[in-house]
Amino acid sequence: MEISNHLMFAGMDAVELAKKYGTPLYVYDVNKIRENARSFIDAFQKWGVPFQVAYASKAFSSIAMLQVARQEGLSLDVVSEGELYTAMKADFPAERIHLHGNNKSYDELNMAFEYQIGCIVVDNFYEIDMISHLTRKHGQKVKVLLRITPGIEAHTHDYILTGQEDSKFGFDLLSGQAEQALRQLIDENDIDVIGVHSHIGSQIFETAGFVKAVQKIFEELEKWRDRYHFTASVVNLGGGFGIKYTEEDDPKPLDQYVGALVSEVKHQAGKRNLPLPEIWIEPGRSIVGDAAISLYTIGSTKNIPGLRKYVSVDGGMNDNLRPALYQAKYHAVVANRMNEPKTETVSIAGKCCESGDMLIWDLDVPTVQSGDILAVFSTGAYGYSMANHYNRFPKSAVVFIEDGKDHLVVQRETYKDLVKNDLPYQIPQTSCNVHK
Ligand SMILES: Cc1ncc(COP(=O)(O)O)c(C=O)c1O
Ligand SMILES: N[C@@H](CCCC[NH3+])C(=O)O
Repeated sequence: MEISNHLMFAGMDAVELAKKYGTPLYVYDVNKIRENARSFIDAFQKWGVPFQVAYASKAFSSIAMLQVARQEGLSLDVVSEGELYTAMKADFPAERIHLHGNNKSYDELNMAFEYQIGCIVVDNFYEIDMISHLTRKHGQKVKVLLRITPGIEAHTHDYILTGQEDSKFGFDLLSGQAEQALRQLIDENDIDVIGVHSHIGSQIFETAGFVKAVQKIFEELEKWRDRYHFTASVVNLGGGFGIKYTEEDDPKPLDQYVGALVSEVKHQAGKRNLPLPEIWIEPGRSIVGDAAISLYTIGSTKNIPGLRKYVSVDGGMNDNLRPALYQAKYHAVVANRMNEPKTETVSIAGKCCESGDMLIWDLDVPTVQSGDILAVFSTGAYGYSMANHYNRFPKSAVVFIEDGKDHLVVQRETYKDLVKNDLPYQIPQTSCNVHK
């Protein structure tokens, strides 16, 4: 029997998928998305505590993705009108949507009122005034969570840290701004502060930072009960659970993050004689990150003897910004040479006009040729969602695979799409004849 030299992904031949849909291409294993979602939900159910798992749609938002999230019983975290609009297009139940953002506009908040979404995560004083105005305008009560920055520095890249005192997100505990915001909110008749929110950062492996955040939150909740008779019926602990990109990464199984959070919440609530709140989390990366690969076609190579061999692919920082932005590391294989010995170490370059557009440094591969297919693993989170049009490359297509069938769920952009908002310039008469 011939042994295939091709990468199989979600039971399908990756090289055939590249041929069928073209490259660059994101391919998602829908069963893996479901499995990740269920790991969180099952873990909470085992603990028997009230909970919500809200998928952070910033990690990857598309109508198809949100249909799967809905079907798996997830709630949804959105951070913009665009993400909210996508959710509504996917018929996501409004009451299970939570709106985030450190600079929500009046229009965004208004849209949240119009759709009557589940809750708004309040981030700053400017927003409180707008929400207050909107409750009167719509004659509508609104549920909010108070986003606090607990003063925790988790171990991750500086750009994806969010729980430290010096952060653009949320109300700081240390300076007393969080307490001031709470006082302001509970004075409003139509604003129902259902609880608090904290998100300490992203791609975090250790549970210690989350546990510390829970402790800080409950210290504060105890004070707020004594001072204002405030009870949090929800404590949202954000997302940020790390995943494996390369051999260097050692994330915990998802249920262990849940276990660490739930046991600390129970401990803190018991110790301080506070009622056990509903525990909400907002994972993005850990639901979709390891559920996708990106397929590229290899084009040019440049060998600098004794120094480095650059192998260029037909995508790059336009479809995966993470290496350029955070020096994020990825692993990849040559999808049509799976059984060939690795003979050389090369660096994978993107095709954007930037020296920093490198997808992977020093990857061991078989001898490659133009036309080979490179498969980069774990690109399901913050790949498509952070894709951009730099150098006017159209955005890639997205394919879902489930039960041995492939489904195109986001079409590849065309050149027409790229210029569809461009308008011709009516050159003023005064400028005519200048460069004839
Ligand atoms: C408020 C908030 N919630 C949830 C997430 C999702 O994080 P992750 O994708 O790391 O789970 C983020 C992103 O870091 C965030 O800022
Ligand atoms: N976009 C980031 C993390 C998300 C930050 C959201 N607060 C990444 O790719 O790792």
